[in-house]
Amino acid sequence: MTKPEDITIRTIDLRGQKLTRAELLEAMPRATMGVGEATELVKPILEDVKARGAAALRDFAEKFDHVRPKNLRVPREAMQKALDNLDPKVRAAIEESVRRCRKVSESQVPQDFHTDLAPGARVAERWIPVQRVGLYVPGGKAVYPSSVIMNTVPAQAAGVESLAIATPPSKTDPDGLPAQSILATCAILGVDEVYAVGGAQAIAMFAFGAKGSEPQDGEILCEPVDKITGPGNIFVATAKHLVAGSVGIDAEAGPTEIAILADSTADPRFVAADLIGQAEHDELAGSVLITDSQELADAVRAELQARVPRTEHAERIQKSLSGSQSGIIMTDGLDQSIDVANAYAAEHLEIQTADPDSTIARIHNAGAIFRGPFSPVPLGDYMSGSNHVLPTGGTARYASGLGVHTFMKPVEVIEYDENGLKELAARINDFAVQEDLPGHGECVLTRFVRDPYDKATLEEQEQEAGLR
Ligand SMILES: NC(=O)c1ccc[n+]([C@@H]2O[C@H](COP(=O)([O-])OP(=O)(O)OC[C@H]3O[C@@H](n4cnc5c(N)ncnc54)[C@H](O)[C@@H]3O)[C@@H](O)[C@H]2O)c1
Ligand SMILES: N[C@H](CO)Cc1c[nH]c[nH+]1
Ligand SMILES: [Zn+2]
Repeated sequence: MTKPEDITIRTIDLRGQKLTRAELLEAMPRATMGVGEATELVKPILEDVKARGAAALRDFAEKFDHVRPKNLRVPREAMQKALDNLDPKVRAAIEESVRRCRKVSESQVPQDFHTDLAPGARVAERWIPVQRVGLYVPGGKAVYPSSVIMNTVPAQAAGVESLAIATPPSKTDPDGLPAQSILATCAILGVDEVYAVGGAQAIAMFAFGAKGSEPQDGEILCEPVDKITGPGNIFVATAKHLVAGSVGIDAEAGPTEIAILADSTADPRFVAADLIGQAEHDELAGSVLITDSQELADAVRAELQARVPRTEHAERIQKSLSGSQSGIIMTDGLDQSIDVANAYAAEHLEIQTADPDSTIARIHNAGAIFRGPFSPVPLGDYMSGSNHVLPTGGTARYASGLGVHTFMKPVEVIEYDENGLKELAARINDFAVQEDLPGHGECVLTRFVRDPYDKATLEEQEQEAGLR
């Protein structure tokens, strides 16, 4: 039983300190187990799946998920059955979430466009969907049908041709099928390539493909994908980090974080509940309050002590609040609070200040920003219409959350005609010669002069052809 006195969260007191950028980044609360630390654990899993395919996937399921799935590829009938048995209240919640996410996703689809630079000289931009994607849906400590929605709906809006989902097998299912609510959500969204494979091994399967090992797998269980997206624990995030380069990834969407930038006007009950809410995900989840108000900090601490023991996952929450990745950061004022929020680069940043808009205008780094007391993170987790797959571990300094853009690539199409090229031919050649790549210039000149290799007469030829 967790008791109020067990609930500890450290204070990081930055008041009166003038920190350099490096010192400020160093002072941020981070987990002791990050991608760097997990790498040595994850590498052998990736190598084994690459070498042994489905046989390794079954062995890892047995080791980490405590079940040996009969069918690694979930039969279509299992998904329909899960949907038939779904509680109507849960189905209504899923459908509302899908509706809002789809509306936002459809409005995010970028338009093709072109720029005319001169007659016969056009550069167009085409947005092309990624062809085949692997979507990871977590399912260890909790089950995440919401992550099926957050991954799949933007991929569908982008026009992805082939999409597969991987999610851990459930140890309570005798055949090792994934959680029923996840399968039902796949059925609602019309996804029929679903694998009962979790963790780093799922990421390896998507990156390298996997050959079958049992007759029901077929010769090839899973073809490799072009890009892997989706959230997961530290093993999943590390595996994505390690395969990036062989395949695309979205962001390192690892253990959840919340930072709340609050001043004395914030309600400590809301702040405490929101810190607890995200701490519930994982012992490695981070909950951070950034404030210049000692009164608020004290009141939030008291609220945490009163609330945590009363919630179901008290023990997990107590661990994540007391971990090195959580804390109450005390600042001298709003300016320093904003500097801290930008240095921490939270996955979720709630703004609970007197004037949230002027605060938000100064935020550079966050996966998603939740404005004011009535936009709490779980609204975004489930059905605000925004996406809950977001960068963690400070990667929001350069990475962004999942969206339609994750599943599309802008490709420039160069459309010059003879006149458009002629106007630039001599200049291109001058540039190429300067770079000691005369063959480049000769490609262009050959279209307009008799003998681009005869350098003695080249200038004359260029003049004759009207290039100079
Ligand atoms: N950043 C985001 O956008 C976002 C969104 C939702 C959830 N999350 C995070 O996703 C995570 C979900 O974690 P989860 O554990 O519930 O589910 P998960 O599916 O991510 O992980 C479960 C898998 O981890 C593997 N695993 C467990 N212990 C292992 C070990 N010791 N070594 C190697 N592999 C091991 C197993 O294969 C298991 O199938 C949480 O950390 C949550 O905070 C993040
Ligand atoms: N807060 C998580 C990371 O963004 C997403 C989630 C799903 N279900 C509940 N929460
Ligand atoms: Zn959440």
